Amino acid sequence: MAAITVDGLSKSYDTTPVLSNLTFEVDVGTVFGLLGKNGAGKTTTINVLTGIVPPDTGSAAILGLDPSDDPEGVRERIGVLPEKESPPSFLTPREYFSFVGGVRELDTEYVATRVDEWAERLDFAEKLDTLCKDLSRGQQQKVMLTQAFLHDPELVFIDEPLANLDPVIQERVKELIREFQSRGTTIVLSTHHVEVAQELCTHVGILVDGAFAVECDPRELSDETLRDVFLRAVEDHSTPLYPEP
Ligand SMILES: Nc1ncnc2c1ncn2[C@@H]1O[C@H](COP(=O)(O)OP(=O)(O)OP(=O)(O)O)[C@@H](O)[C@H]1O
Repeated sequence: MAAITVDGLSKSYDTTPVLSNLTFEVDVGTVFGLLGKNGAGKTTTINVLTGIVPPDTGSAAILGLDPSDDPEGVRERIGVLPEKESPPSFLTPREYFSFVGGVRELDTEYVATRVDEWAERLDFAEKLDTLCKDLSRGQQQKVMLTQAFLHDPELVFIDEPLANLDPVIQERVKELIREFQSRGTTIVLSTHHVEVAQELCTHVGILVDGAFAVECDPRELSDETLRDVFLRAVEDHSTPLYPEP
C-alpha cells in the first residue's frame, strides 16, 4: 500500500524549473531516501508534499489526502522536521512540546511521558527547562526531532536527520528510525549523507534535473556503493580550479 503517491509533479520558481514531471510512490513502512546535489529540489519536494508550497502541475496523495486541497489534514497526520528549523528561542523544550501537544490536541500525560522517553534516549533531559535560545545546535536538533515524532505519526518527513548530532546520538537516531519503521511508520528523509542513506533506507530516489534519475533499493547493491551510484547519476565532472599552465 502506498503512503505517498506523486504523479507528474512540476514546480518552478519564477521561470527556473526545479521539479519536472516527478513521479514516484513510497510504500507504507518504507524508509525512503531523497538524494540529490545542492539545489536539486529535495526541500522543494518535501515542501510540496507537506502542503507548504503548491505545485504548478501534477498531483500528490499523502496518506490518501491531497496536500494542495487539504494541507491542514495532511499536517495533522504527519510529522515534519524541516531544514534549517529551530525551536522557538523564547520557550524551553518542555514548554515547546506542550505547545505542540496542544496544537495536536494530545493528552497532557501522554506528552509528558513521550517527552521523558525521547529526552532520555537522545540525552537532553537536563535541558528540558532551559530556554531554547541557550541550547547548542545539536540540542536544538534533538528537540526538533522529538516534536516531529511526538504524536506518533504514520508518516514523518525529515530533512537531514543527523545534522549537528554527535556520533553517539547519530547511532541512537538511526536506532529510533529503525524502530519506527519496524512498527510500520513511513519515513522520508532528505540527506547528503549517502552512507547513512545506504544504511537506513529501503528505497532511494536520486533527483537530477527535477526528476529521479535513479530509484533503487540500496540493500540490493552488490558491486558498488550508493555513493558510486549517486556520483554516476549526477555526473559531477569538476574542472580544476588552478589548471596546469
Ligand atoms: N522560495 C524560493 N524562491 C526562489 N527559488 C527558490 C525558492 N526555494 C528554493 N528555490 C530554488 O530552488 C532550487 C531547489 O532548492 P531546494 O531547497 O529544494 O534544493 P535542495 O535539494 O533541498 O538543496 P540543498 O541540498 O542545498 O538543501 C534552488 O536553486 C533554490 O535556489
